[in-house]
Amino acid sequence: MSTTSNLNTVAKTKILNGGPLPTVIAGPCSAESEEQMLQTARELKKDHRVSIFRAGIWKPRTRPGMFEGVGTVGLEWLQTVKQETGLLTTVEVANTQHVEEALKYGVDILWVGARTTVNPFSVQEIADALRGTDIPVMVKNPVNPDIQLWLGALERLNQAGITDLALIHRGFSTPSNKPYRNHPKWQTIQEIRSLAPGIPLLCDPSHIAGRRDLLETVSQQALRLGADGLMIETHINPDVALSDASQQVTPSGLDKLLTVLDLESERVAQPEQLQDLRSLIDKLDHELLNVLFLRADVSKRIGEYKRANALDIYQSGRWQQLIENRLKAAGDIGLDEEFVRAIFDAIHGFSLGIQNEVFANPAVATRVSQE
Ligand SMILES: O=C(O)C(=O)C[C@]1(C(=O)O)C=C[C@@H](O)C=C1
Repeated sequence: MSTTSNLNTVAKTKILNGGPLPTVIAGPCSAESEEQMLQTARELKKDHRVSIFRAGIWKPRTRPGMFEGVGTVGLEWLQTVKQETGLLTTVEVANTQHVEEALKYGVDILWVGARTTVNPFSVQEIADALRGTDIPVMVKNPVNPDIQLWLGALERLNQAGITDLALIHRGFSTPSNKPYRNHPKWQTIQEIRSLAPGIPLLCDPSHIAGRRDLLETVSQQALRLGADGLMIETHINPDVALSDASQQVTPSGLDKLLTVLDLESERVAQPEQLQDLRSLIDKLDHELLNVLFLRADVSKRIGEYKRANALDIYQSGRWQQLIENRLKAAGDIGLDEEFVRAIFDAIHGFSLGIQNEVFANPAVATRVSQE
C-alpha cells in the first residue's frame, strides 16, 4: 500500500533556479579530461537556460572492465569548471567515500543514482555520511518501478537532516522498454508527486530515451506533466564519449533542443488552476465518450454483416492481433500496459454484447443505429 510521505523540506531549494523556467542540468555522462569538462562547460555557460553542470566521476557499470570513471581527479576539474563559469556543480555519489570526497571539493549538489536507490543499505550509508551537512540531494528513481523504495530513499536522507531534496525520473527497467532505454511509465510519476508533495521532480530524458532522437519527445512529455527541470547529458564530442555516447548531445544540440521545447511557453501553457485542469479533464472525457460511441456504432454494423454472412461473433485471430497492436502502441507512448489491456478487454466485451444483441434482435439494433 502507498503511504504519503511526511518530509521536512525547505521552501526555496537550491536545485530549482527560482524563476518561472524549469531548471536545466547539463554536462557529460562521465568526466573524461579537464579539457573535455572545460570545453563543454564553457559552451554550456553561454546558454542562460543551463544553471547546473553535471559530470559522472564514479560510474556504476554493468560489467567490470568498462570505463568506471576518473575518480577524485575529476572533482578537481569540476572545481575549475565552477570557478571559471560560475555554474553550480553536481555529481553522483554511491558510498561514504564518494560523499566525503565530493564535500571536500565543494560540489554544490549531490545525486543518488538509480542503481544505488534500489539498495536501502547504500542509501542509509550515504545519509549517515551526510548527517550535519544539509547539502542538496537529488534522488533518481530505483531501476525497478518501486515507488516506496524511491520514497524510502528520500525519507532516509531527510531523517539524516537533508531538507533540500529533489526527485529525478530516469525511467524504469521493464520487460519491454522499447523504444526507450528505460521505460518512462508516466503514471508512476504522477503517483510519486502525490506521495511526496512539494518535492521538486526533474526528468532525465537521456536515460529514458537512450538515444538522441527521442530526447525531444521525452522532454516535452515530462514538461507537459509539470516536470520542474531536465537533466540532459551533454558532451563536447559525444561520438567519442567513453560512456553512453548515443544518448549525449553537443552543447549546440542542447541549445537546439531547448529552443524547440520552448521552455517558456511550455510552462506558461500549463494550466495552473485546479479549475482549468478539471475543464481539461471534462473536455478529454467528452472526446473519449464520443469515440466510444462511434466505435460501438461500427461494431453494430460489423454485427449486421456477420449475421447476414453467418460469421461467428467472437473472432479470436482478429482480437489477438488487435490487442497486441494496441498494447504496442500504448507502450510506445508510455501508457501502462495493464491499464490499456483492462480498457480494451472492457471495450471488446461491450462490443461482443452489442453484436449478440444484433443477432438476437436485429430490428432493435437497426433502430439504435438510426438514432
Ligand atoms: O473485428 C471484428 O470482427 C469485430 O467485430 C470487432 C471486434 C472489436 O470490437 O474489436 C469485436 C469482436 C471480435 O471478437 C473482434 C473484434
